[in-house]
Amino acid sequence: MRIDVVTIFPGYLAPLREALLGRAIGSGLLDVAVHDLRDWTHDVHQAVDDSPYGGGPGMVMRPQVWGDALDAVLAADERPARLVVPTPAGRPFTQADAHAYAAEERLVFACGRYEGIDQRVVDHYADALPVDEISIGDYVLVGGEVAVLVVVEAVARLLPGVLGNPRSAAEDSFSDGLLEGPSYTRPEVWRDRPVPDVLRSGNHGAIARWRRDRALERTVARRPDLLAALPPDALDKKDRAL
Ligand SMILES: Oc1ccccc1-c1ccno1
Repeated sequence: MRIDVVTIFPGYLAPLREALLGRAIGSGLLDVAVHDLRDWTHDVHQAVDDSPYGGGPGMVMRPQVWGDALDAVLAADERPARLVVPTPAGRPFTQADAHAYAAEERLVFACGRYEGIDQRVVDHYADALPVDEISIGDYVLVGGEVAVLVVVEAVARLLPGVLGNPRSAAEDSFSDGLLEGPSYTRPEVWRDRPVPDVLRSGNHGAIARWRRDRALERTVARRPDLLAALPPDALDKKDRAL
């Protein structure tokens, strides 16, 4: 997979080259290119934004600069790409999206700042390739770079060979529609708090049931919306008895 990121702060994307993602890049599982949007400005001030039509606070990122940048970046590789634009007004990014993006040959991320990117940029490219405006949560950031770090990590960890143990991704939170339950490791007792006995019993059936029950309890308590979204046959009789 190739990932391109266009931003006015390339340094914000440096963490992509650390740890797990850095190893994925080093081993050729992932190819990441970060581009400075200002490379496509032509004025002495390297202006990337301007005042909003209709008035209002803040500045809007100029379509000409983004058009020149995205034309150049998209033309740099013949693989079909999906353009992803993080924005607080976007559709919520989910684990299902991460799996879908992990199947793409190429992702191009446009990092907006200020009041966002002139809408005509998204409208223009949507005529030529898939374009997603996505949000990573109901809060407002200063720019899209942090959202790109989140999305790239969620996607890259699903690529074959990136995670040491492929079972980790298969047993993620959300993989069965529920939140993951609690986890424990040594010591057996820590500050007078013991590990639940069942986890040390060696009874794999009881352990699986206990873990499922804890995942259901946590999902009911923290994310009832996930339960409501489950398909009718997702919960068995024991689940419903909880
Ligand atoms: O708040 C933002 C500002 C710019 C680009 C993206 C965001 C955002 C907020 C939540 N998800 O994305």
